[in-house]
Amino acid sequence: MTAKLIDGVAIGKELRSEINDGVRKLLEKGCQPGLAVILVGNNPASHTYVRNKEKSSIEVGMKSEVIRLPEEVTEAELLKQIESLNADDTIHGILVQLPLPKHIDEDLVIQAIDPKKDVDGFHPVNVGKMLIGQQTFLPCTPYGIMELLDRSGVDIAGKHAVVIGRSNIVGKPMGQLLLQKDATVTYCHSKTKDLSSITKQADVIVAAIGKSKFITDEHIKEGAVVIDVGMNRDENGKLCGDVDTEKAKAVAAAITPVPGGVGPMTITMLLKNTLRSAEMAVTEGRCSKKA
Ligand SMILES: Nc1nc(=O)c2c([nH]1)NC[C@@H]1CN(c3ccc(C(=O)N[C@@H](CCC(=O)O)C(=O)O)cc3)C=[N+]21
Repeated sequence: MTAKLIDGVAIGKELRSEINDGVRKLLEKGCQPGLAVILVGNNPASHTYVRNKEKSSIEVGMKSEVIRLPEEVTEAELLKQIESLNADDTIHGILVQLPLPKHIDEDLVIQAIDPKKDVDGFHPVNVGKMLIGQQTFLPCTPYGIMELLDRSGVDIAGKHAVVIGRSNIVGKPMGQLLLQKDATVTYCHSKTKDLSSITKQADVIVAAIGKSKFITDEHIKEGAVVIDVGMNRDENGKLCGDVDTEKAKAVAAAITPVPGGVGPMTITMLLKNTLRSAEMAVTEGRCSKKA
């Protein structure tokens, strides 16, 4: 078998064109969706991601505001920035790029964001809503993966999905979203014993481990769907995932590449959440006329 590649660039593009339609409808009502991104410090990878977010939001017709703060910014100053964005009627989505410098309490910062503008879906109120299946902002990476599966015709109901990784932003919510679509979900993590004996039972594998090319053909059942959330550099400095794609291709039915798989969907779902936030603001009469 040679696996079909699930094209996150193409699916993301299709979705962003739908988002652009939504933005145009709001513009006719006098509201331009606005996304604010706060970037603290000089992490070069973060700068690249933030530039991509800025570019994509402008492409779909949104207002983009990037606030760059120095590494030494105090927690109090950062919280003040968030307060002012919470009160700003031209801003519908607020994202604070993680990780933050060590002297800043990430939990405190996330909790300072108005849940109605938390387009990352990281606020505890939104995490709780997600867990009980209420309408809310879903975290962008797992949300994007659900869209990828759906738009590639992968049916989840009754399937065994194995999620490797248990972070608050990817692994944990990923398992919940799969469960809501009636998958049988197993979580694996760094303390899991005999990983491959579990992953070999999976119809769908989501790898969010953070180790280059960790998952190989040895971990994969013939015909499984493999989703690679990894963003690593290999020994030559080249971007690579958590899955050894070349080896995995020989057994999997479908696989997401890195780059060009999950990453572009993450940004797309951020825009989708921002659009929805602006739509709710219009309904509630909270959107300022566009400048
Ligand atoms: N509050 C917050 N929200 C985030 O969503 C968030 C964050 N902090 N911190 C960092 C991670 C990482 N992240 C990525 C998004 C897109 C790509 C992406 O588009 N990747 C391209 C490749 C990009 C390249 O070439 O470097 C791809 O996979 O094709 C990657 C990584 C969002 N994050």
